[in-house]
Amino acid sequence: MADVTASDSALRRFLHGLPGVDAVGLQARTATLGTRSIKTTAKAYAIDLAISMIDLTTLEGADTPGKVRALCAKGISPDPTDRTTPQVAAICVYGDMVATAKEALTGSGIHVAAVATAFPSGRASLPVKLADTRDAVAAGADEIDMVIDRGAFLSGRYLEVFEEIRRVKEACVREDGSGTAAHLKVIFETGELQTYDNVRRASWLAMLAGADFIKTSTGKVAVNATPPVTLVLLEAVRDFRAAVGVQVGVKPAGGIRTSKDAIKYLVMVNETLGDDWLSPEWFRFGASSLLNDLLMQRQKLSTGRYSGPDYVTVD
Ligand SMILES: O=C[C@H](O)COP(=O)(O)O
Repeated sequence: MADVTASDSALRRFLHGLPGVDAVGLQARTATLGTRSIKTTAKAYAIDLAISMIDLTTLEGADTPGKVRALCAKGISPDPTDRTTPQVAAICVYGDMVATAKEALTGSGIHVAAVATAFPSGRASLPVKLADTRDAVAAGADEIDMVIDRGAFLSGRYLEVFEEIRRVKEACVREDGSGTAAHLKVIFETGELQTYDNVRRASWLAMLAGADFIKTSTGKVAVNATPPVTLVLLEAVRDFRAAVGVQVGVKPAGGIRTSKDAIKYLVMVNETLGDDWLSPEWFRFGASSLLNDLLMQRQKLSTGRYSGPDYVTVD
């Protein structure tokens, strides 16, 4: 593929030359996928897979080290009465909580993800955003969830957004001489991008700039992850791999609360991308309370009855 990022105009031409999203077809496809019936064994498998794909999240101004430690304990052992329950993929926190989470997760293999770049608004200067990123990486973050500047994107300043992502990706490299880097997830805040075409453009823009994952939402606006928007992301990573040979992960986030919804998303991944993306390495759910419902459904499958929500709710 030619270098479409060489200039503002080349990038604009490329992004506006992407095929338009057929909104009606997109919504019809997600509605059909949502009606697939999942049998009991497949459901048990899907529930465990969904648990293993969760970025268990707390992003509140009132977060405390105690709350983050409790969340980490829950991520390591989601159901202490059933040791066969998988652990989650990552704990997602604000940057100042990274060290606390890192310590609480020692030896577990669970990653620490930190939101950065003036989350959730994305409104700060580039030096502040880079410092925010470096700070979280230095504290031990394995993954950085950056949010794009929607104002710049919606004004058509694509190269500026591209450069910002590229610079944040550079800031993900650890300065300890190891040469390793935190994985970069790029959040679009799709609820503010107005059209599916914009979501497709943002996806390609972020992938061209080096995103390891593309992510729908912060969880902080009125409209967060939806199946149609997530399908746009899934199609984008499929097409990007076909064109460029690089595989990028997908993370729907915000408002995903039920097992039923999580399973619909997994069906969508399976039918759009197949096995290659069906692992925590390539697909995540950003969610604060989904885990509780997955645990309740898991217990229902193994015991035939529901435990009360109090049994699983510690967050
Ligand atoms: O990235 C994750 C979201 O902030 C979590 O949103 P939620 O609280 O709606 O699950």
